[in-house]
Amino acid sequence: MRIHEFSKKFNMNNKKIIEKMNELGYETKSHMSDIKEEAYTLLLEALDLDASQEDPYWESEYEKDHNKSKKKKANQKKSKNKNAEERISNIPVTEEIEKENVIYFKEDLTVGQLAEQIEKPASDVIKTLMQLGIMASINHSLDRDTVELIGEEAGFEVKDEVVTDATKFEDFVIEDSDEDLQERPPVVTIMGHVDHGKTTLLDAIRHSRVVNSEAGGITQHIGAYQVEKDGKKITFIDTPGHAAFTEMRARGAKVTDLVIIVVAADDGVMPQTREAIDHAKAAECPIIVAINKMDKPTANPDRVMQELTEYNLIPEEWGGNTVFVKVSALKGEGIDECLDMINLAAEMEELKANPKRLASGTVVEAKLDKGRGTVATILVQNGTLRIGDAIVIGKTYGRVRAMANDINQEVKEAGPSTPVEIIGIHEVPLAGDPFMVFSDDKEARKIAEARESNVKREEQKTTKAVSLDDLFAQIQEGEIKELNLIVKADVQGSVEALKGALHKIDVEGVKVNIIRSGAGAIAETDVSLAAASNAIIIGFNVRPTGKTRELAREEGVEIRLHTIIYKVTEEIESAMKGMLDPEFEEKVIGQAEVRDTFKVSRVGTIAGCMVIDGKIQRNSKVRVIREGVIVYEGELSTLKRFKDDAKEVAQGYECGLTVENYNDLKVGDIIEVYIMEEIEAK
Ligand SMILES: Nc1nc2c(ncn2[C@@H]2O[C@H](COP(=O)(O)OP(=O)(O)OP(=O)(O)O)[C@@H](O)[C@H]2O)c(=O)[nH]1
Repeated sequence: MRIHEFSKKFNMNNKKIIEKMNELGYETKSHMSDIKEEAYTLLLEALDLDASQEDPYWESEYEKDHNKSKKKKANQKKSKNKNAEERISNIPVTEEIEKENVIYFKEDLTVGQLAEQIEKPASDVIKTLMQLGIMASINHSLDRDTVELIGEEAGFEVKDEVVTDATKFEDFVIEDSDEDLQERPPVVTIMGHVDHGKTTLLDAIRHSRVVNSEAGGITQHIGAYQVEKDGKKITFIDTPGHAAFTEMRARGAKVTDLVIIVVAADDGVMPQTREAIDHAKAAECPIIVAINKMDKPTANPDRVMQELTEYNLIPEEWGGNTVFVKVSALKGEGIDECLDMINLAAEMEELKANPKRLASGTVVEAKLDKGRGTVATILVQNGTLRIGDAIVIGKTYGRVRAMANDINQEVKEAGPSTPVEIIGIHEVPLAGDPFMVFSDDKEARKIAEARESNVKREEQKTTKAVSLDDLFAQIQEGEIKELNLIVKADVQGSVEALKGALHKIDVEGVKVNIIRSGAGAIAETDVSLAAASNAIIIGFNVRPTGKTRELAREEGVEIRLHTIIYKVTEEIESAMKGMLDPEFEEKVIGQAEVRDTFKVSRVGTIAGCMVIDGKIQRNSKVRVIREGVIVYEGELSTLKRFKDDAKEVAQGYECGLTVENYNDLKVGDIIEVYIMEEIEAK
């Protein structure tokens, strides 16, 4: 019997059973694990159950205990957090609101305001002040020391008033008390390699069981949809592939709870499968693997499973804890099981939200519609969205005039994890923009305007990439606790050596996290993963292609290139410790492509080149790059235009060159020319 079956039988939670199994010494991690006969008996004993029991005594006792501590926690939280809606509607608001015995100090706190806080007449405070030798009127403002003296007298503690800026509602986390939290549907994204069947699977799922499809709705593409299985809803993001997923993450949005990686059984793990796995792992999303195209005679699911073990995605039957489902999206086979697995995985995640508060969430997609104005699909992540709500989305705002679900039915409200298409906002927001409902129009407008005016700052903040130069500052400010790195090298051996060396870096409070590694040139996909995960790319004996470099510049992704392992670790470690102080920086000044080669006995190999970028300059350093990999590094020996020596040759012109001590130049090689420039002391 599997754990989830056991939990169903005894009406228990999978997690508790797994915990108990672990206590009993079984290494069980997943609800899919088998409970062997001996373990079953031990488990019954440990849980004080007998096989015929349906509603076990242990469960209720456990729950009682559990609930007791939950309630206690909730009460503690309650006293700390003002009611969410109240807080949102009073902006700026004061954080901590334990009424008794705390004075909230702010600049310009007057005698009158202080008296109010300690619930005494102002005249009493004035009298106390006189005793302290301070003559003050009711409107007199007080400094912190004086307030502390009065606080001491009156038995009050002084704390600084914390003003929360609602324009930054991405950071505006309001904790819900446990008793308000209710289970919410999981939000699922499907990713995988081209043509492995993402779209077909999304369609198969949608057509198999659209919520209320019998009510006559016609499915429409709004960017997300919901289905129901065994009374439980599941929300799917309807843009297959990781482009949308990455874009949203790069904007700071966390929408997806679970990722399904689709792998075609007849094709196996392909480059985009690996990318999808990297993205899901970097986002810390649990993964379910759907082996698709099982109907094909050439289907070989074992091979897929074998290949995925390399990424630590190991099926239960092989002792791992990744859920695999075999499907044929085309024939609609295995879809039910796939949905069951999603529901089980979601149960493990204990996804909850508070439907009782004002809604907040993320834009999935948005467009300008000729007839209806701005139309946005938004995913409610917490709270309930209602028609008429005043809403701030990204930098724009509006009032929800109408809402429709994914089968084009008008709805009046939408709870957690529900995607809806709304109209009534002024401008078109971007996918990944956060939204939040406020208590009235005026306030929404005020906040949207404030957000608009600090748009630059906000944007810088959400897209702020990590750079080695300010890494230390970011560590110090507590902005970074993990340094995400992508490691690309010429051969797998170097990759492993680098990974080993980087993992050894030990700087207090910061963990090095390698989110992708591999042999080969630095590609655009590496840059987009880095942008989404705030990672730095390390290239070891490899280069980015021209386009990749451009993308990295646009995205603000830092690429560090090295040829010596200890230099890599030294650099990262120094940056983490705030000791990065390079005196020289390499500056690439141009690139030339080898179009022809000539062997001249006394000179060696002369390359006939076309300067394709920047300029080539005499006395500079060069790298010879072949298919993205550095094959040689050294000095430029001679540079000629026709027969004459040249000082420099600009882009678009031909030249002849030789590289010192290197005669193996080949047609198609890229000669990268760089100089070392002294960096101004900071
Ligand atoms: N035999 C078989 N073919 C399938 C199955 N699922 C998808 N296909 C076919 O595989 C091809 C690609 O399917 P898509 O769903 O478009 O794949 P995708 O992953 O969305 O592809 P991109 O959108 O290009 O990334 C189509 O011709 C589908 O009909 C399946 O279960 N069995």
